[in-house]
Amino acid sequence: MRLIPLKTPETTAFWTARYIVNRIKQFKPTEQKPFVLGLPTGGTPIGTYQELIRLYKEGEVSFKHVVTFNMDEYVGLPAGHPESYRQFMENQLFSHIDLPAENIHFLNGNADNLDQECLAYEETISSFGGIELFLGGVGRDGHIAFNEPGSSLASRSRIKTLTEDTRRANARFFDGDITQVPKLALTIGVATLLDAREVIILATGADKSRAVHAAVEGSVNHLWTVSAMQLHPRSILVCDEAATMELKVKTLRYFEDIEAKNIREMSRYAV
Ligand SMILES: N[C@@H]1[C@@H](O)[C@H](O)[C@@H](COP(=O)(O)O)O[C@@H]1O
Repeated sequence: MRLIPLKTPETTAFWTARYIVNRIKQFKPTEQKPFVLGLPTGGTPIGTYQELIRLYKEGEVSFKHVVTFNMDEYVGLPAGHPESYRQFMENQLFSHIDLPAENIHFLNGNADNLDQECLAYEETISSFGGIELFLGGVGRDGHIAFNEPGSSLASRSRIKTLTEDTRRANARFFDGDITQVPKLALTIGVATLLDAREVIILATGADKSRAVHAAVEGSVNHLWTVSAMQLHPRSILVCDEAATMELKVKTLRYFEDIEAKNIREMSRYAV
């Protein structure tokens, strides 16, 4: 696992957006061979999305031959609800770039048969030959997508009950009212994430420092599903300074040393 320890949330966004753009360009996607990108919601990736939009507007990248799969969706929010993850993605990214509508994939939290919907999602991912790069965030209890503590590390897309902690954290998007936060969600599984050819997890802010410690220094553990990153041959955790606060000095120094070039390049952009 790589850990890129950067200074600020802005530099993590900057680094990650550039990394994604470089990957897309190296891949040289075509209509027949699109670049398959997994995407998260949450507050953390917003900066990365803004950078991706900027790079697109500057002509650095096109999303015409990119296919996206989002990680998760609430169950039961009406289509177009401002806090549905689909609407979030529309507002934060999709409506600003040239990604064709038919290339966008989401778990439908209003499907008649939710189990069937999850099975079909996994099949659609496979039909595209799997996900090239999966970007994710992390909950403060270490959950990835909605794989709450105790989720099987072999899990696939399915319905999950959200913990009180996650609902409380997400209440900030629902006027601070936890009763408005759905209790159920559809989510990709830990194994779905691990199947991607590359995984990048973003963690910013002191709130995420325990999750970062679990991911980097903890043992692989279903209570901190982010620790499953250790099982992936190509996983990258991108952190700001606050998110690394719970790491041992020795651990941090090690990663600062091996990522010195990346850190140096990004320090120019620190604000
Ligand atoms: N399902 C999402 C996760 O995918 C996200 O990583 C997490 C953290 O969100 P934030 O980035 O807002 O801290 O929130 C939700 O639970």
